[in-house]
Order: sequence, then C-alpha cells, then structure tokens
Amino acid sequence: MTTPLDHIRNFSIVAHIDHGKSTLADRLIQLTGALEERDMKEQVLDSMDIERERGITIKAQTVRLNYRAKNGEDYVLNLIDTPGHVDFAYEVSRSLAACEGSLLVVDASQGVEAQTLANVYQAIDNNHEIVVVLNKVDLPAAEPERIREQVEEVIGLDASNAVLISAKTGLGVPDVLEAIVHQLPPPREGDIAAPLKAMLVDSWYDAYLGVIVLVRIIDGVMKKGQTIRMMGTGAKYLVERTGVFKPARVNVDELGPGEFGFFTGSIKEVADTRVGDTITEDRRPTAKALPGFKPAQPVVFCGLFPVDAADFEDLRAAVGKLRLNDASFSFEMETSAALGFGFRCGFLGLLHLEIIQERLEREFNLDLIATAPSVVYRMNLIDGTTKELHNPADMPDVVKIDSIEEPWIRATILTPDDYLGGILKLCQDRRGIQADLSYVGKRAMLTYDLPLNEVVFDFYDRLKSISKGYASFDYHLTNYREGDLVKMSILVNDEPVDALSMLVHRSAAEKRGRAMCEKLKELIPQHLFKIPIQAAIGGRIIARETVSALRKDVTAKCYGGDVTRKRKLLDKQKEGKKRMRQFGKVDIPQEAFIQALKMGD
Ligand SMILES: Nc1nc2c(ncn2[C@@H]2O[C@H](COP(=O)(O)OP(=O)(O)OP(=O)(O)O)[C@@H](O)[C@H]2O)c(=O)[nH]1
Repeated sequence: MTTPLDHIRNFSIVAHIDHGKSTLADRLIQLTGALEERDMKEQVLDSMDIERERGITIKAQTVRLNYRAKNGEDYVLNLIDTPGHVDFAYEVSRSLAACEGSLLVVDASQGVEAQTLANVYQAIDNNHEIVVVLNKVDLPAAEPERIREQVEEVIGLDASNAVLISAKTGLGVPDVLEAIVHQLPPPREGDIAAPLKAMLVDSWYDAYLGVIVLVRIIDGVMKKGQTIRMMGTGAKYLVERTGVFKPARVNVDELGPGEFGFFTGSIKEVADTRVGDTITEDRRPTAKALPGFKPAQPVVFCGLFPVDAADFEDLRAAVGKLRLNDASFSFEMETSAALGFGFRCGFLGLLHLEIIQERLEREFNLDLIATAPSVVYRMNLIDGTTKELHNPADMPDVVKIDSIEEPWIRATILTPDDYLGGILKLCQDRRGIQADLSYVGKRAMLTYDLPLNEVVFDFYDRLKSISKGYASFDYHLTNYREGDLVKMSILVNDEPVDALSMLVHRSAAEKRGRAMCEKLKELIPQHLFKIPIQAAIGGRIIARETVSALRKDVTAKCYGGDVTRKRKLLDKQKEGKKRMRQFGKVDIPQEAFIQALKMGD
C-alpha cells in the first residue's frame, strides 16, 4: 500500500562540513526506531570505511523513517543524505532537486560558514521550505541567539522557529521531527492513476543485486514485473524488485507517488543509468520527461601509474571496479616515457582524487605514483579547431596554438578578520581577482575569481594553515578565460620527466620552476654521481639545482664482521627503494610527484 501524499515528507539536511549533519541523521534514525540500538553503528549513513575514517559523506543515500507525530498521525519521512564537500556539490544539487524541504543545520558555536551559504542557496534555488536547526547547544561556546540573528541577517531566512538541539546528547531532536511534519510541505504533485513517472536519483553497484537504482516516484506506481523505460537512453528493463532503505534494505510490493525507494532489474553497469533521467512504464509511457541534469564533468585529471610495472593489470581491474560505483570518475589508458603504462583519470576535484587514490592503495593493495593534477584546458588552434587538453604531455606544438583558455572559479571564503591579510595575499599570488568583501558579524566574507589551475594544488591546505583552520571555503566553476599559459618541463639528469610537466602561467613560471627544482633536490636521494635538475620552457632553462654526488657506501660504517647489522642496513635501503621509480640512471621516490607541486608561498 502506498502512503497518501499529505503524509509524506521528503527532506535533506544541508550544512557546512562538521556542523553535525551525520550525527543528526543518526539521531533521527534512532528516534524513529529505524534501527535497534545495538545495530546502531556510529554514523550509519557513511557506509564506506574511508568515509567513516575521514568523517565525510560521499555517496548520497536515502532512508525511510516511520514517524508517529504528536497529533497521532503516521508519517513517512524520507531523509535524503547529501555530501558536504565542495567536490561533490553536483551530488548535493541533484539530491535537492528530488525533495521539497531541507533542514539547515548550523553549529551554534561556529555560525554560518562558506558551505552553509553555498548549500542553503542551492536548497532555496530548488524552492525548498527550510527548517533552521541550531546544533551543538551543549557546547559552552554555543550562542544560539546570536547565530539565529546571523542566519536571518546573512541568509535572509526567518529563523524565529529555529529548533535548538544537541545532536550529540539528543536534546531537542524530537522537536526536529515535529518541525519536519509541520513546517515542511508534502510532495507538491502526484497522481497514482497517471502513467509511471519517476526520477532516477542515484545508482550504485551491489555485489549481490547488481545495479541498484534509487528513484523518486512522481506519478503512478512502480512494481515488480513492470517493463520500464529510461526516457533519456531509451533502454528497457524488467523490474525485479522494489524496496526502501530503513536504512537496511527492505523489499516492498510497490512504490507510489511522492515516495523514495529503489528497484533492481538486470542492469549491468552504473554507466547504463543516467542520473536525472525519467523512468516510465514502457506499455503506458508518461507524456513529458522531467527536465534532467547535466552529467557531472571531471574537472581535475592526473595520471595514476603502478610503482611496479607488473601491477598494471591489477590496476586496470581496480579502476574498472571503482568506476562501477562512481560514474563521475573516469579513466583511459595512458603511456608515459617516464612511468610506463598507467591511466589518465578524471575527478570532480582534489578530494575526490585523494579518495580514489587512497581506495586503490588500501582496498586493492596497489602502490601508485600519481602525477601532477591538471585542469582541463581548451586549446584554440590556428586551424580554427578547439581541443580539450587533459594531459600536459599531449600539448600540441606551440606554433599550432592560437590561444589557450583555462577554467575559472568563483570562490567564497569566510574568515576571522585577523587572517584577512594573509588570505588576500594568497588569493592575489594565485592570480585572483577580488569581486567582493563584506562582513558577517566579525568575520570577513571574501568573494574571489580564481583560475582553477591555481587552486587544485594546495590552495585549500594553504588557506587552512594561514587561518589556523578558521577560514571556510567553497567554490563553483564559472567560465573559461584566455590565459598566457606555457608548458614547463622538468629535466632530471638531462632527461625530461614527462610526468612532472605542467602548464603554468608565464608570470609564475620562473617562481614555480625554482620551487619545483628546490623541492626535487630535497626529495631525490644522492646517487654516486651528480644529478642536475632543471625546469625549462621550450628549450630555455628557467631554473636549476644539483643533487651532489654521494661518496660513502652506507655499509662502510659497519666494519668488522657484524653481518646482521650490515644486512639490516641493506634491507632498510631496499625498503626505501620500493617506492622509487628509476628514470634513466636516477631513482625518484614516489612522493616526489605530489610533493614537488606543493609550494610554500
Ligand atoms: N558537542 C557537540 N558535538 C557535536 C554535536 N553534533 C555533532 N557533533 C560533533 O561534531 C563533529 C562533526 O559531526 P558530523 O555529524 O560528523 O558532521 P557532518 O556535518 O555530518 O560532517 P560531514 O559528514 O563531514 O559533512 C563530530 O565530532 C560530532 O561528534 C553536538 O550537538 N554537540
């Protein structure tokens, strides 16, 4: 039996990272009895280990909560989880498009932050009703009244009904459930007699069931035995199972208007499902498809190579597996003169890159070398064509290039006033153009336009260190702009190392070249000969360092017959070698490829 529309509430939780979204979600699940206490692992929504360890949420999930309100009525509350990090802003936007309301969680000791703003504006853009939740009122530093005013002043939301809670102790959380029922609207439309119309919200691969597709039903019903059609791709599938997450998977007979749930059918790959696509019944299709979404585009690319060339096939299998569950991660084979066979991989951002790299190393036990992350450049060629460049090594001959365009972002940074000077300098050094500066209480809110290429390396780390962790940051891509960009090559022992080449702005080339050479000098161990390290643009050397030659044998110290000691030292040396790659005659440690890019400006 399906639930009447006016007894359904579909909502998400939007918040700045660490303001307590997952803790609140856990509490709501617990209070509505969706999980037995003993099954209640901390943060059940963040199912993957890495997510739990890092305390971030990657995959948007949804949970059905059954709630008997104080008025005695039974409601179905669907909580749609959204990730909080900027790299996954796209997933946030599509989850929001599938529901009618949001809980805006703000840490009452911290106040409004950059991602609070970015996420709540997206909810407002999706016509959401919003319940303001001020969390962490148990903390001595909490100032709920001040933060309530701040929310009204900065975001322009009415916060007079704000719910004051501690997700940690549980204080006030029952009021959140009442607020969901009384302040958020039921689904706006939904005709059970109409042809099936459902939105494809998400999909992922499950080892037992194959591809699981999360849907939001708009009209009609979805049930086992139906042949459904994906209107965007035209593909047809037989529905084998329908169900909901509580958060454990539970089969149901059918899904009706306004409801969230999943279905399975013999869908082979996640790539066969397009998020935002409209699903209808093949026999009786709906007349009009939903507007749909643009697919998430990778914005950062890097090469991933096995340290040991013999691991290439394992790497191929591993990236294939990861891709099954993450359509926003892309890869294609790449060969590098320096690193051999590997893959050029595309990511939504740097965090996404780090997560994938970590999963490959940890879950698949691979030792990897990641090359310099690069953004996607547009090359306008003299012959009138335009080429997208994902890899600096593929840069066309300069004489063929008319102009190069690079992606720009608009960044919002909130920071205590004390650190403003340092942050302005950082943005200026990264070719930023200031668009606005205003104040949110005692904090400065900075808006900057920046080239993405200057942000992908270590902008976020630098921002955090300059502001001692107090500044918050969010960005979105805006447009492509022409830039005076050149390809800088790095030569080690006179051999170009293609994996270290990068595009840089001409004005920054020398500084960056020098910094790279200095860093590499520290990272490359001494050999028995002198190793020159050079940075070059075309044939012109712009920076140079030398690793001096090593004279002594490490074992020379162990005179006499202490064989074990000698063996230990040699083993240690071997251990150190494991994560090195040989280039010509030179061993370069794995970490050099990422470390060399971190500039201490
Ligand atoms: N004192 C106190 N701490 C809280 C409260 N709610 C959450 N926390 C803590 O704040 C930290 C962040 O909470 P999370 O629920 O992981 O935050 P989140 O917003 O889900 O973070 P992401 O999933 O990374 O976006 C955790 O260490 C929580 O234990 C609260 O009411 N009081």
